[in-house]
Amino acid sequence: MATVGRRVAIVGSNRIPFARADGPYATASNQEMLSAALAGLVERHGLAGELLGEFVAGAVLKHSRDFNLAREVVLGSELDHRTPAYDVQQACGTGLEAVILVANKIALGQIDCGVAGGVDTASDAPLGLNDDLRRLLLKARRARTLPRRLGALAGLRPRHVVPDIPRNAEPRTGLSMGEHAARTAAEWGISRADQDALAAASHRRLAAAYERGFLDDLVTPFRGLERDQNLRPDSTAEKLARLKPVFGKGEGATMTAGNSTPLSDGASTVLLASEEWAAERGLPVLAWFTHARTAAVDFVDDPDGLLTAPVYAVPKLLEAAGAELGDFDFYEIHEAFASQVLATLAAWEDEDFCTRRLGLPGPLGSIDRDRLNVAGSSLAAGHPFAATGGRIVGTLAKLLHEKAGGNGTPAADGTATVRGLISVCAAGGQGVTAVLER
Ligand SMILES: CC(=O)CC(=O)SCCNC(=O)CCNC(=O)[C@H](O)C(C)(C)COP(=O)(O)OP(=O)(O)OC[C@H]1O[C@@H](n2cnc3c(N)ncnc32)[C@H](O)[C@@H]1OP(=O)(O)O
Repeated sequence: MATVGRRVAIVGSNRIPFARADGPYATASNQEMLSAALAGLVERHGLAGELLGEFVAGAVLKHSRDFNLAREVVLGSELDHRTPAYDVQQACGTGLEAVILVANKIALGQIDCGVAGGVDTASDAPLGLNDDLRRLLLKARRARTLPRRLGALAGLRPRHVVPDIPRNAEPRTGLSMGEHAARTAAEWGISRADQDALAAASHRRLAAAYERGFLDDLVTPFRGLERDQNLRPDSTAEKLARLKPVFGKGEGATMTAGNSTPLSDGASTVLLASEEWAAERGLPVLAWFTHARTAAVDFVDDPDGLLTAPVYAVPKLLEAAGAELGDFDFYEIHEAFASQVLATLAAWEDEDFCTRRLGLPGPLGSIDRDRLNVAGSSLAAGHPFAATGGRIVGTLAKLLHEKAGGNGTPAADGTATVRGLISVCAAGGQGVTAVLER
């Protein structure tokens, strides 16, 4: 199937280093972090005063003051303040979904350029008033006379002080993401050793990426942080094997703090444009955004695991892109949990699953592990939910640009096109996937 509309260029990306929750960004708001990531992008690409087509961004955890977050960030930026902006939210798929929305509008000619962004703070999660207190305060506010207002407030009881704390749990099952992932890990027989090896590789590869200057473009220092705080270059599989399981039950519990993402804070942004817009400003194209597909699973009534929707989205993506699973130079599979990545790969290799559940004639295929998350991923970098998509798109665009030999030169190995596949699982049983080319 051909790509619809104009070619969409990824021109650049930027992010602040990601922090562990309750660390250096504990008092940073979503607006402050997203503003910093956008300011870095504006500075690097000379966008001050530019009227962009749109700024699309989101956060999973939002305070009520963040109701118009993206627009507030534009108003606090050096962009032309007439740049329209709006918020999106698709759990951990938010950042990638924002990229897709901007890309689609550029492809259709509705805008010529735009920025997609994402931010989250697990430190400064919004606490709500409990329902009873909220109703009581609303009743008091509606009261027309002082005695009536005082009468309403006289209903205040100690139980009203208990706040409504957001939980990292699925509303329909009450289970946390980790507990859901542990079930899937057990179903697919994902071993502790394989999970720890994947986590160690993520740290090793992210550390190597820093060493070779691949991440020199981050906005640093931000609140004193120069690198992703969660990164532990000395995090070997042997050290990880000593950690106690935190999700799952009994002997079969394999998921630890080391092979799960940490609760994190951070923000990222991606600049997308039409070929002409980028050329007019002399901005090099890092990669082309070519295809995207989403899927969702019914994890409540069906046997599918909560975080397995990318398993279903990727076959649709491959069909759209006219590609086989093994055709890609890079695979960026968001490491929500090591077990989630490994269960995804296991499903694609399993003939019975692929024929029965995906309706394919055989297994979808395997991927070369040396091409998977080659610059590290969420286990090492951390996972501020809505900021992860932008981190991944930015990473892959840079990898493709690098592999293609940099701007204007032919690909190092003589091939015409280098391609990368992105897969992000999201709460609610959703998956967002995309292809970038260069
Ligand atoms: C949301 C979506 O839409 C989709 C998704 O992405 S799903 C994923 C969403 N994310 C989550 O659910 C977050 C899950 N993570 C958590 O809840 C928590 O981080 C956790 C429960 C896993 C761990 O929390 P914690 O216990 O506070 O971790 P932490 O104290 O940092 O680490 C525990 C121990 O492991 C050690 N450790 C952690 N990582 C390590 C590593 N890489 N190497 C070696 N040791 C490590 C720590 O040093 C610590 O050791 P001590 O006890 O000796 O100090």
